[in-house]
Amino acid sequence: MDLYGPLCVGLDPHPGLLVAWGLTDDAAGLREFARRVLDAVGGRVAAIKPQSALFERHGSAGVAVLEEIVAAGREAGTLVIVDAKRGDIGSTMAAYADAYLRDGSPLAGDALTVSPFLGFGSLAPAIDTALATGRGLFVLALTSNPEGASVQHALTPPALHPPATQTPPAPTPPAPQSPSAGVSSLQAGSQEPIDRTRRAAQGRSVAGVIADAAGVLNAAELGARGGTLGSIGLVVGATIGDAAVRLGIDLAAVRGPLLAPGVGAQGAGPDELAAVFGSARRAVLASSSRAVLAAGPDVANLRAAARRAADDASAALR
Ligand SMILES: O=C(O)c1cc(=O)[nH]c(=O)n1[C@@H]1O[C@H](COP(=O)(O)O)[C@@H](O)[C@H]1O
Repeated sequence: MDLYGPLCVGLDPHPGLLVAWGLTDDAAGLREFARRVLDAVGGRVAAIKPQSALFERHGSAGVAVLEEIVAAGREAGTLVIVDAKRGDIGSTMAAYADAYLRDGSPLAGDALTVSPFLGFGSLAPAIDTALATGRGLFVLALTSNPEGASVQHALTPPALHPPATQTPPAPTPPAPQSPSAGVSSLQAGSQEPIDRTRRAAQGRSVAGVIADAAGVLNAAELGARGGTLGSIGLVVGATIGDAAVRLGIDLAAVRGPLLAPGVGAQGAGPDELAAVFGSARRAVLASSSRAVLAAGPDVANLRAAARRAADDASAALR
C-alpha cells in the first residue's frame, strides 16, 4: 500500500459493462475484460478484487477465467482478494477454506471475503487455514449497502458477548445511512456519551461482536509474530457514515486491514473515507469497481482512472 496507494480495483464484469466495452456477455468476453483490467492495473495498484458471482454466472468457463485472473494478478505482484463472501457451518466452511485459502488451490488468492452471519466461530476453518498459509480474511462487519444496518447494528444479548478487550461507548439506535450526514457529524466531533448501564442491558451490536472477535485474533497473532496488522481484516463500507462511532466500535483496535468498498458508484469519496475511518485510516484499503471500470475499455484510460482513484484514496487516508 505504501508503494501503490491504498486502492483496490474491483473486477466486477457486469453484463452491461461487457456490452459497453464491445465485448460479448460470455466467457470469451469475460476473459478479454479481465485481461484488459489486468494490463491496466496489474503491478500498479495495491490489490484487485474479482467479484466471484460475476464470473460464476458464466458457469465453469467463467470460473476458469477467475482462476486465470487470480494467478495472473499474483504473478503481476498485485494482491488478489477473491470476493466470494463465503460463510457456512464449520464442516462446510472447511471445504471453502480448502478452495479459497489452501496453497495450490487455483481459486486461492491472497485473501477472501467471508460472511460471519452463521456466527463468527463458524469461520474457524477459514481462520486456521488463512493463518497457516499466510493469507488474509476480510470479514463482513459494517457493509456498504443500506440494508446491512438492520442486521449489523442489531444488539446481541449481553450473555453472547465474547470477552471485551476494551470498553466501548454505548450503542445508540441506528439512524438512516447517509455518507454525508456521517461526515458532518464526525467533523463536528460528536461522540455519544458512555452509558454502561444501557449497554449492559441492550448488548453489543452484531458488528461490534464481529470487530471484537477479529481484534482478539489479531492481538494473539501480532503478540506471537509482531507487526502492526493481523490477518483478520474487516469489511467496513466507506458509506457507513458515523455508524462505527455510534455503535462504539473502535476500528483502530481491530488491528487488521479494513476493506472499504462503496467508493465511487455507491457515493463515497475522499471526504467519506477520511471521516469514516479517522484514526484507523492507515489500515484502510479503499475499494472501487464500477467508477474505475467505467473508464474502459481503453487500457490507458483505465490505468489513468485507477491512478486518480489511488491518489484520491492516498490523500484522504494519509
Ligand atoms: O465485500 C465486498 O467487496 C463488498 C462489501 C460491501 O459491503 N459492499 C460492497 O459493495 N462490496 C463489493 O464491492 C463491490 C462494489 O462495487 P462498486 O459499487 O461498483 O464499486 C461489489 O463487488 C460488491 O459486491
